[in-house]
Amino acid sequence: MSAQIIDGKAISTRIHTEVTQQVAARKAAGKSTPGLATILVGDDPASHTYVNSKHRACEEAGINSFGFTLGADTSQERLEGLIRELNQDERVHGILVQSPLPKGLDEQHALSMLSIEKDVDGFHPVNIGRLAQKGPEPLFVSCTPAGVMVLLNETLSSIEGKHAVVLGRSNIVGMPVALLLVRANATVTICHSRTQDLPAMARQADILVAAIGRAEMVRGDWIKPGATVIDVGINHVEDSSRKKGYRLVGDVAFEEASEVAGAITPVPGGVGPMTIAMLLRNTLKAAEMSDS
Ligand SMILES: Nc1nc2c(c(=O)[nH]1)N[C@@H](CN(C=O)c1ccc(C(=O)N[C@@H](CCC(=O)O)C(=O)O)cc1)CN2
Repeated sequence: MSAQIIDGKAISTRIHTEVTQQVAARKAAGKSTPGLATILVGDDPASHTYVNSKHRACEEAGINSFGFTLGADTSQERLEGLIRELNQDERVHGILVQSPLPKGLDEQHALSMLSIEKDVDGFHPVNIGRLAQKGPEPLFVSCTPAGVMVLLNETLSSIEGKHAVVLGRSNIVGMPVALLLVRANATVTICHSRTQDLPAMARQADILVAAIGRAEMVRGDWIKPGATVIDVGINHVEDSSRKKGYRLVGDVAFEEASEVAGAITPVPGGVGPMTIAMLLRNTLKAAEMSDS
């Protein structure tokens, strides 16, 4: 193995510490305690785990958190009614709707009901739209894409002029990452399920971002020697030798890719931990914006 391992766990821990110090400083200055409201609908076990982790991280950082758990049969009206209430609640600076929502609920419509000043996940159509154009900046950038950019900036001396290939075009990751890379003056290619000869496209990348949701699809021979590889995938693969019965792997075949890449994120411990670190940072920013 020759690649530098990009340690998302260590970088996210540093960000947690920075946020914790800044929250303590604002409380000492008599300012409001940042508050995050989470909305979790349904029974998806992974979503419950992620939301619990968000509350734990808030507690450790001195941020108030308010959890709202709704049944899988919740109506669109009930969900949007709650969002309207939280938009008005002065204790709440940031609101997030855990994704995915159960089938039958219109996630995009629900997200469009969020106050953009409280959209700490950066999923409101206005915040996403602002990423795509010159003019007013987005108030918040979604957490995983923002985390990807932090990892790249920590690893590379410059992104400008590099050829970045993004595998995947989801609203949550692929599209916003591609837009952020364009803003950082990379030359960006977005690939998706209809792209022809994916390996050949990937091999052109100085920066390869894999966000396709297919376990270990990106092989070692897809990677340009020396490239920086950011693996956003979190896939559960059956493994009877583990206590849990599964192990986590990314979208990239890590061992093979490490032989070729210049730098690479592991799974777990790469992009994943950055998501919650960026959420804390966004929640603090939301509180700071409400000061003025
Ligand atoms: N409203 C949102 N929904 C979802 C988001 C989001 O940012 N906002 N992202 C994902 C899930 N997610 C947070 O919500 C998340 C995913 C992964 C991790 C993480 O730390 N992963 C670890 C492994 C954890 C494990 O052992 O299972 C890692 O990769 O090292 C944190 C948060 C979808 N929904």
